[in-house]
Amino acid sequence: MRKPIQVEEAIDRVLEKSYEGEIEYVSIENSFHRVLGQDITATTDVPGFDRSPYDGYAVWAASTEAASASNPVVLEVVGTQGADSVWKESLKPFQAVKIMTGAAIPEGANAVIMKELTQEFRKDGKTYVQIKRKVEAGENISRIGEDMKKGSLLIEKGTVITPGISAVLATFGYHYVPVMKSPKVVVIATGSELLEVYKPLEKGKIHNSNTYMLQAQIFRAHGEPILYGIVKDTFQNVFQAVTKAMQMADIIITTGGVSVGDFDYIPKVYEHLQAQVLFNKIGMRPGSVTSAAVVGNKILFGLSGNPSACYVGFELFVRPYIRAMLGQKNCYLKRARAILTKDFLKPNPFTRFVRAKLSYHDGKLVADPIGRDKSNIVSSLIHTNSLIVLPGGSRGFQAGSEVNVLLIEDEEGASSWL
Ligand SMILES: Nc1nc2c(c(=O)[nH]1)N[C@H]1C(S)=C(S)[C@@H](COP(=O)(O)OP(=O)(O)OC[C@H]3O[C@@H](n4cnc5c(N)ncnc54)[C@H](O)[C@@H]3O)O[C@H]1N2
Ligand code: MOO
Ligand SMILES: [Mg+2]
Repeated sequence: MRKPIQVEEAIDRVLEKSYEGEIEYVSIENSFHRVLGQDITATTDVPGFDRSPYDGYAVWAASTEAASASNPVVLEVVGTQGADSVWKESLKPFQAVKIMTGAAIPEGANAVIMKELTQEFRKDGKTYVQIKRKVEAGENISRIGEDMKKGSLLIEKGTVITPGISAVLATFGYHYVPVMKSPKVVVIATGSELLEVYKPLEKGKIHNSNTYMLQAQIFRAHGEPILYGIVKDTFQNVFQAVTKAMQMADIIITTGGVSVGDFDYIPKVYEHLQAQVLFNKIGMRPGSVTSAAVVGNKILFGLSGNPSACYVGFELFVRPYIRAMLGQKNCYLKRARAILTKDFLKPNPFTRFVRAKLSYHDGKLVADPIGRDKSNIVSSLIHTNSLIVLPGGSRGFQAGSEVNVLLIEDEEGASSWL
């Protein structure tokens, strides 16, 4: 007899067995969407020097004190400050240096006036600029460190690298970026009814779809999928496959063969491996037979063969484990409150996870249950981006009620269950 446990308890048992993986260095070109392996702190001030945000003239502000439209002041332009032409002298009162956006403020200057507010002219072989408005000291200067201060913590370890993070890494000259090694996750599809995707259908057989669904889920979770392929339903085959897979990966997923049928060998395989079974029944739908076990530092997830149950089992239990291996603090799925769009009147003895599409409607988050809510259904996964959580023991839910929803496309996660 299998004793069901609660979903939260099952996730916690899995997380208790998790450990943090190692880091590796990848070139910045290959680091997008990887998970940062270290906190990133500013190694320098950015900008590293006071600089001009505009094309214009660097001046000593007091020189413009008397400037107005009727009484413009005229300053002598004594040099040009660009990226390649550095003006090395010190500016004196009533002088100006022509300056380009991003160039360092020359010594002696304490303000910049935009080019559009000035007029340059030449007289007696010298260049002058006419200014019709007073500039304040400090005006139009991007200060050293105003963007990022040396030593400040910018990005936490475990964060997924976004385009903005790539910019920060390059700003600090990271040619190689410390990232977490992607946990290796092997997928074994069990079932004598399964056909390779490239084979034509035969009566009573089906294409192996779980392998590719899981591969994509592993990618989404920042793991490295290894596809073991299909294994026929004999104890020897399944046992051998699982044993081999344990040499290939940190995490071993099987789909199918986990229930109580004559050809469901996963429970027996765990027994023969003398694995510590963490659970083999959960008070939830779909995926009540979802199992997990550990042998040494390898974890085995026995996901249901039914596609929707397999999908949900991965997101609820495998994903948090991968997150923990990636050094992420928020291992649980992120949740939101949303308005249910349709009646869901089936009474629920167990917690039910309804595949749903979450979206904004008139500024409100709404959760739309998708298609047939059966565990053997594939089509409901097409638009799934979230799971509505309907607690067990309820009489059903009416359209318009507020429900908890777990976000699947999210990268941030949460530090606790619902
Ligand atoms: N007497 C009972 N029968 C069942 C129970 C139960 O408690 N008592 N639980 C049911 C529940 S709930 C589920 S879910 C399934 C779980 O079945 P298994 O995990 O043992 O999976 P299989 O029997 O191998 O296959 C189930 C179903 O899924 C299809 N399948 C399997 N692998 C794939 C794949 N790679 N790609 C696509 N589809 C796959 C398979 O053909 C079956 O149709 O057990 C219930 N029964
Ligand atoms: O609980 Mo089974 O896993 O879907 O129907
Ligand atoms: Mg079965």
